[in-house]
Amino acid sequence: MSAQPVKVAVTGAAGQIGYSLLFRIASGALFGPDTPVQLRLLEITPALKALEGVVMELDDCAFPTLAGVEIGDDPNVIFDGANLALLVGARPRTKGMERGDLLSANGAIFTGQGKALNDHAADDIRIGVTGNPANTNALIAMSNAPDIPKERFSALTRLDHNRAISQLAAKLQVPVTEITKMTIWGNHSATQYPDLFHAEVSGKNAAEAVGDQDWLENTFIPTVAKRGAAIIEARGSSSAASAASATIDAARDWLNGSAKDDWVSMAVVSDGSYGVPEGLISSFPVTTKNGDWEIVQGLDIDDFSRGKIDASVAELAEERDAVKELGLIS
Ligand SMILES: NC(=O)C1=CN([C@@H]2O[C@H](COP(=O)(O)OP(=O)(O)OC[C@H]3O[C@@H](n4cnc5c(N)ncnc54)[C@H](O)[C@@H]3O)[C@@H](O)[C@H]2O)C=CC1
Ligand SMILES: O=C([O-])CC(=O)C(=O)O
Repeated sequence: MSAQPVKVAVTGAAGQIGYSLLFRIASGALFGPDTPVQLRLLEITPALKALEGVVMELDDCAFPTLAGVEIGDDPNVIFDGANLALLVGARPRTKGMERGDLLSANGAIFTGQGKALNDHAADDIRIGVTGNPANTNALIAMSNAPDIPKERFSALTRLDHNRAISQLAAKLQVPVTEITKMTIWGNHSATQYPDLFHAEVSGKNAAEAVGDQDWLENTFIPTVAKRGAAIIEARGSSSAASAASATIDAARDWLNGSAKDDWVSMAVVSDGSYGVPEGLISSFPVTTKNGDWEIVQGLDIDDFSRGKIDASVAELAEERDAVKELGLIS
């Protein structure tokens, strides 16, 4: 095992997602069995006692890869030297809310955390935002961390990506491993666009394999886009284990690289690709390598896809304007 542990900061560590995420990271799901990990866990003061209980459970697992745990309520301390920060801590929505309704409740969390990352994280920091509304929270953190390259921030649309793969695999009765080149465009919200026109099933075009535009438009897209609400309806609280799993998938692929002949969906800062205004944090198809990502270029976007992407991007622009109005970004 290498001597230097990777320092992973997780916020909202005593929450639902944290309860699944921490154990996966500590057991080596992110960095493998040969890399020790130090967990640095941030919570609000009233949740520190509960977090102490979670740490007792982490201790009780005797994970060979867990090289230590630090907990606290000060982001300046917890983010110190962090190589990876997973920003999960934020209020989840409840029945009847859209994720955008959380902007004013959660947005402010990400100004202070952006500043603390800017001042204390390690030079190689990568930041993944899971807390909702994830894209705009990532925009807030990025805007408050001027010394960290913008490419180091991403928001989680991997759960949507995984949901889209799973729905398509079930429809075509194939294993999920046969599905590649899935894309989620836009916002992690009900306007997101899961795109089957560039996805492949056993190397063949997925939309053609489905051959059913009605299913694609009226079943597939809304099922994926509204899956979070369906889980809240069924479980009484928002998705947690699947969100933790997607958070791991996203960070692992970002750091280790996406598979050959495939890509992943990540919400990253736009460079204007596909007509998405520069500076918005929008989901794109990306390839990754060694902690860097590149937007897949050259995909043909037909009128149907154009309309869907534009609608989701318009919502992102509205969210950006709203947080500007709230003074969370300049
Ligand atoms: N992007 C995605 O795909 C998904 C995002 N989410 C979002 O993830 C977030 C967390 O979800 P859960 O774990 O279920 O919520 P939860 O309520 O169980 O846990 C959130 C934790 O964050 C903590 N927290 C609040 N403010 C904080 C701060 N300033 N610093 C550090 N910690 C803070 C709370 O004390 C709480 O323990 C929610 O915003 C939820 O909507 C959930 C599922 C999927
Ligand atoms: O829907 C929610 O509020 C939680 C979430 O982001 C998801 O499950 O995708």
